[in-house]
Amino acid sequence: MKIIDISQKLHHGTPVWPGDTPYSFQLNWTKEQTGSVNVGQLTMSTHTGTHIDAPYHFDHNGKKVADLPLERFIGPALVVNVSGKTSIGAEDVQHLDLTEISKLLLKTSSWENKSEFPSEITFLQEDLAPYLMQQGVDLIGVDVPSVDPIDSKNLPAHHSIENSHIQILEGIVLDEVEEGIYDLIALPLPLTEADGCPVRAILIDRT
Ligand SMILES: Nc1ccccc1C(=O)C[C@H](N)C(=O)O
Ligand SMILES: [Zn+2]
Ligand SMILES: [Zn+2]
Repeated sequence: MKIIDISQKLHHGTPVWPGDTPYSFQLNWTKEQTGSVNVGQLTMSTHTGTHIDAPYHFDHNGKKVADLPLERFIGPALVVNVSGKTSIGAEDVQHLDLTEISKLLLKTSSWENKSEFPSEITFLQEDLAPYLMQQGVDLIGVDVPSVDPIDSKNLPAHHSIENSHIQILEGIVLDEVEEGIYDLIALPLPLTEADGCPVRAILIDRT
């Protein structure tokens, strides 16, 4: 079985949303201190690196991470190259055969330098999610930190995706991934209060 890791590595310096809590790992106890083990402590924004958004992120009444059905995070995925576009709407994916596909992963290639937070990204249009819902898609993945423009406040794409009962997966790494069908696994931790959660996102190559 060939596994392709499409997760960003987490390290001090992993870029986060401007002003948001940076990623940090530190040893809380050392083996010398405990006499037996090293024990670490993690601090980070829930939107660090490759992560999922729970509807609570942008909707006070929305579901939190632990409430999301796990079926959303596992299943047949199509990786499609949509690079070179300012935004992606229904017309950009109309030619795709989505039978047997439940996850659509968009390779926008609009975040080039992954060591810095991007100032401009390819974003999703409001008509994309309703169309994909009709086609049976239940997760949209993007290789950028947001499905809306970075400076958006009303987040039309986030809301249209939630209204279409589709899961948002952000910050996947598709640079080395060929277009085609894979099986995606991108499970969040069962965080009961959280608005988002980093995930280990992998593609299983069927060939
Ligand atoms: N972490 C933030 C801090 C401040 C303002 C926005 C964000 C976001 O995360 C928004 C983005 N749409 C996201 O879901 O990743
Ligand atoms: Zn997010
Ligand atoms: Zn988001």
